[in-house]
Amino acid sequence: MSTEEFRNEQQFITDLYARLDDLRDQAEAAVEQALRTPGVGSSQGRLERDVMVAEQSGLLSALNAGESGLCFGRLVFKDGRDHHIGRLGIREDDPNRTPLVVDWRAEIARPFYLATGYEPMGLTRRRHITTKGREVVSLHDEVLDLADATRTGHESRNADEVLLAALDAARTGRMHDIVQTIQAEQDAIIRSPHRGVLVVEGGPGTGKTAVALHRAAYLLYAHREQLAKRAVLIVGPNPAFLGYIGNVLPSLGETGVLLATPAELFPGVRATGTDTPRAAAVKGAAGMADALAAAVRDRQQVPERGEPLIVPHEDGDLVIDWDMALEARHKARETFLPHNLARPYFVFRILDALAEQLADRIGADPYGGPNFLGPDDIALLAKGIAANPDVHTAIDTLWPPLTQQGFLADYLAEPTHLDDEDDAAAIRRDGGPWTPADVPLLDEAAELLGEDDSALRAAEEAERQKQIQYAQGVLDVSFASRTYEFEDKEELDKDASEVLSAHDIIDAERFAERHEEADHRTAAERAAADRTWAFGHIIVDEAQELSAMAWRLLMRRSPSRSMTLVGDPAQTGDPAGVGAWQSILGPYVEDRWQHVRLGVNYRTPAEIMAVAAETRRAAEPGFEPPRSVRSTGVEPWDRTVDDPVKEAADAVAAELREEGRTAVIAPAELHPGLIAALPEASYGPKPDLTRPVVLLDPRQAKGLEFDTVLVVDPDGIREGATHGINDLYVALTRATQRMGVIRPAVTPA
Ligand SMILES: Nc1ncnc2c1ncn2[C@@H]1O[C@H](COP(=O)(O)OP(=O)(O)OP(=O)(O)O)[C@@H](O)[C@H]1O
Repeated sequence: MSTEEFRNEQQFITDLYARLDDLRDQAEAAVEQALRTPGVGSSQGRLERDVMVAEQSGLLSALNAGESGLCFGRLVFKDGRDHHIGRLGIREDDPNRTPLVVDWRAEIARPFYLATGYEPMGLTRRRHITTKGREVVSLHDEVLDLADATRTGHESRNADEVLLAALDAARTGRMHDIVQTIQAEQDAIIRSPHRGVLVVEGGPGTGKTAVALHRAAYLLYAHREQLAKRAVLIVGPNPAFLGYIGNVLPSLGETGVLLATPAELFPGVRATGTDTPRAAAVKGAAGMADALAAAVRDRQQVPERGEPLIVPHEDGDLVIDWDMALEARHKARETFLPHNLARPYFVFRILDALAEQLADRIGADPYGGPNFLGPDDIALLAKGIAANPDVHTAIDTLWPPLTQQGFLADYLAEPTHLDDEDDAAAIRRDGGPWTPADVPLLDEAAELLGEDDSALRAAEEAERQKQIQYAQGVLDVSFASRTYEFEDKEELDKDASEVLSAHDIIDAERFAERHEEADHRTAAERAAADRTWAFGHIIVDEAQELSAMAWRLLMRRSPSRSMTLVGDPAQTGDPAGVGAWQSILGPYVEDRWQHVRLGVNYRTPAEIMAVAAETRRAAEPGFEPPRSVRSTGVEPWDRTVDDPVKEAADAVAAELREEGRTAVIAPAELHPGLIAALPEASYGPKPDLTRPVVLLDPRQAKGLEFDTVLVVDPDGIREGATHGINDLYVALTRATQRMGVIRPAVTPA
């Protein structure tokens, strides 16, 4: 081993960290300096200060992210170029700003992931640098130009050595980035130039989640300008999963991302309730959109023929009959506006018709001549009718203003327009918290109803007028003080006409605008609070789990249809999950979407995958799992026992002696017994995955991985749900090292 080579690399890394420290100090000082700037005076000054704080804080967190594994590679090109590759790009403090280390996302870094002996991409050598803190631990060189006889002493016999070491490492309960070992098939997806919908499919452990997250980081790098403004949304199946992947993007220096489950995408609603599988399936089905639309139309009523609404009025009864209401409803519906926005058209039409009715009655010439009332009299009558609260109460019974939550609660209390009576019974609800399956329905209701914000806009306009008046006062004062100040100065007379004051360059309206409170939240924070936010890019993990109604919600958040969807239909668990991609995407993008597949399993060793595949084949004989990249020589075990809880407790006790994390995956019915027997286990809706032992039901295990997995009562898992075989397949593919299957000798009661 060449120690000189090693020493040189260590020196480079030491210098690089010194530069990182400098940059960090500068960014820290800039943040402090900006925070100390009082930002008084104009709101422009405050805004500039806040932008500065945000920019420097973002830079600081990116620099902090570089602390671990800052530089992990080096490319030596035939033409003499020599680049270090790292988590972020860092430049020398010289006039040319010479790159010290190149960001892994830069085009020049690509051969690090793609070059092979057959296709060296101009490289003679590729080096993997493994560091611990700021110390270089090892170097692995791959010679790509066989004609080059130079040897460093660090040549690697196994090109996959670094990858296998990463895959073999004990799990921590948090997902890590894979920038050091992205594989070629993954790189192609991460950097795919496709702007529309990209579907990434692959079996368990093929790196779908990892690829999706790195694609987000890549897009933020390549299209920073657009995406920083519009933010990226990452949708995952449950909070535990989001917690598991939550560190990956920050570790890559990226923070402009909102992570959410579909149930969290209706601001102001926390969906804490649960549905039966049948209810979730009915609520998620596409037909629900038509049912809700029809239910909204049902709220737009007309009186029965011959049974008009009578409103007593000082000038005589007002009559709203079938004809009048039908015509008004037709006019309102003709606008194709949502219910609440079309409502004013209905209201005005009725008010007009009532004014006409009254005028005809009061001003009628008994001898058949023209009406006695002039336009002013009729206007006065109309005003009187419009001010009559009883008239509005009557109109409200025909076309009521509706709130999203009120409408949906009413609908679910008495569901209508469903083909099957049993479906209606399944979703009938009498109060209680909203469920995740209700969230897309609330969103649908919001679209169907629209928000009549005319009152809000009127209030805003009144406030704006007040601000303008106030600003006018401020400007008047400044004009007065200007005269006063300049009177003291001798040169006043000759120069005053050339001095610009606020008064000369700005009118009251613009002055008021400048004093409006600016919104300094990040794009991701604003997006989280805004139902109508259009994201720059959306990534959906476990996309096969989303119902048709959830897709409608997501597509509304992505008018540009710039999306990456990752999933595996063989792992679908949700009863409302949609099967084929074309049926999901067809209604939105027809066939303009791209489909790519990942075929290598990086997580599950071959021995465990064989068991998982065999189990699946019992139901699906031709099933082919992804190929495992490694085998550990450790066979999974399978025991049938009288007391599965005790067996699980004993197996966990044995595992606790090893490094890493263990998951016990069991049907929810067995959890009370297991909780009692496993005092060290974390469990519940959002278990702490960093603890040594975690107890999960199969759905919660989705997307996660552990060193050891114990699957308790596999037959119970398979029989326990609509897609039970998929749930069992998920459970059997979560281990990176060891797996045990525990079967009860007697089926649990
Ligand atoms: N190129 C890589 N280098 C190192 N580790 C990798 C690589 N690709 C994937 N992995 C690791 O393999 C494991 C599985 O990846 P990931 O969770 O992304 O797979 P997945 O396809 O989403 O799986 P599932 O569908 O089962 O949830 C993770 O630990 C991930 O870090």
